[in-house]
Amino acid sequence: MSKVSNIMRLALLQLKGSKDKTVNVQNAVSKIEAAVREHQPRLITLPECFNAPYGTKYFREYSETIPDGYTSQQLSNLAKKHQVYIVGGTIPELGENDAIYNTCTVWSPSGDLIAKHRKMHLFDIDVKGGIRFKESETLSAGNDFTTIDVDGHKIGIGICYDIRFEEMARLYRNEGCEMIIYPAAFNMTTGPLHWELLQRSRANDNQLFVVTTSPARDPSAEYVAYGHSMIVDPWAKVQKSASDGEETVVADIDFSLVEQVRQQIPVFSQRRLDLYATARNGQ
Ligand SMILES: O=C(O)CCC(=O)C(=O)O
Repeated sequence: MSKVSNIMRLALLQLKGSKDKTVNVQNAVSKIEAAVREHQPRLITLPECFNAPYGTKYFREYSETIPDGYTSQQLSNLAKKHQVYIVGGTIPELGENDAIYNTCTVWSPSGDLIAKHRKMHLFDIDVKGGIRFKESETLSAGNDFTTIDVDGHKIGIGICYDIRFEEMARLYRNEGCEMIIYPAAFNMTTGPLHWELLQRSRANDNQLFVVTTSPARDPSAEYVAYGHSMIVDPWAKVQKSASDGEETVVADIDFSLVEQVRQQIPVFSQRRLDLYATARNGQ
């Protein structure tokens, strides 16, 4: 598709979560309605696991099939009603053979499901004195890369822990992406250390926009999300970020920055692939 415009308005909805799925989804619905009314965005993003508490013991209970489940239907209706793209954060998905995935759905302005990304790298870590989490206790990993086209701009989709794997972001850049969107829920151990660093690293390495959307921080929750949903531009500069509470971040993306950076610092054409691809680069 040819580029309709180089400017695209985004609204990132950093939402409060709870143990009540209907309340969570209806909160997303009302925040989407408000963002449309007040800001007319072209694309709206939601947080990771926005309709459920984030925890391995909850994923199965809250899981839904896609696209006929309750949450999917709400997002589809809203996208169509307001003629917007919705990158629907993630929800626990009930997939084939009873497997559960952490899945991002993307809805077009006609209400169609145009992409479904299942988290590829499961969040299994054990930081002594910090946080232990093992998504693989209940989730299966997705095996597919996901890109969408919005008004001629190619956008890659990843989910939270996926951001740590620079190979994935590189692959999206090589496929022509100008932005990567990661619904995400970092925590109070890795968030302060790595949240901004990883986003600026992926943006800098690949000279594209990086967009994250986190749940709001709730200190009384079992899993305390870091917040600070963010847009980083292709110069690796933080264009806009949220604090830690419930908040809507609105920004106009100028995609011409992508070409500007790539021309002025042309690292991709300067890479010495002839040298890297040697036995010394083996794992
Ligand atoms: O990578 C991290 O530190 C956090 C990842 C995470 O919270 C997730 O994948 O849900």
